[in-house]
Amino acid sequence: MSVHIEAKPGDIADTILLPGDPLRAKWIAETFLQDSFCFNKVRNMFGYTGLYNGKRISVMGTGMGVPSISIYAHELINDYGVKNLIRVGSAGSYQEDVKIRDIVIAMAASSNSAVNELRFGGADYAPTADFGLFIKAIEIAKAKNINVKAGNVFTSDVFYADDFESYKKWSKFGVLCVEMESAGLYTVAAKHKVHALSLLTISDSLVTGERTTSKERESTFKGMVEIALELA
Ligand SMILES: O=P(O)(O)O[C@H]1O[C@H](CO)[C@@H](O)[C@H]1O
Ligand SMILES: O=c1cc[nH]c(=O)[nH]1
Repeated sequence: MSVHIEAKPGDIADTILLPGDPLRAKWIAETFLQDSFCFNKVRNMFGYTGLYNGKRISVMGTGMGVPSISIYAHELINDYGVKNLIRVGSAGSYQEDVKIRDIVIAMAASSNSAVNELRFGGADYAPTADFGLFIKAIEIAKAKNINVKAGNVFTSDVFYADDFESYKKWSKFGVLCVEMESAGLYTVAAKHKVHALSLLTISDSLVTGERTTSKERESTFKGMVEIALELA
């Protein structure tokens, strides 16, 4: 048991999928895992372990934002020995050619997060994906005939920006989409010498204004989940 997770030692697999939404975690466990059991209900941040093609794998919500995912990643790594942390998140497109339901693999995560600014005393740190997981995810996507895009994403502390147009600064520099956790996850994983990767499905577009419903974000982003499960 850790501060925010009530799992018993050994309950959590070496590889864990991490959606922000705990109900997406429940959907993944119920849809893709066999013989799954729930190891965490603290704060309703549901976590499950089960079998996928005979391999043990876990899935758990992280909540929204860098502070929340940093707490869960820290405890999963240090209290439960997790080695591979794979975010399966939603994101808002910053580019015309990054469409709703496209899958983006975050090679790196630019950020306005105050967490890394505090940690590195205002200096820049470049949170990057684990190279091995990244290469493997690309290979899995190819084998499954799932189209993916890969590049720089933006991890924001803010969902409702005061200046909506501010996203254009990042899109001009090639950033593909915005979400709220990858920079935190990559930094915590690097600190503890474990592996992390963020797979994102585009849920809305800042360019066109299109958006999916919360129910669709909870339980329809199948492609990225299939890639993530194969990574185990
Ligand atoms: O769908 P999840 O994984 O929560 O990811 C995105 O959705 C939330 C905002 O709606 C933020 O957590 C953002 O990163
Ligand atoms: O953080 C996020 C996630 C999805 N869509 C957005 O616009 N922002």
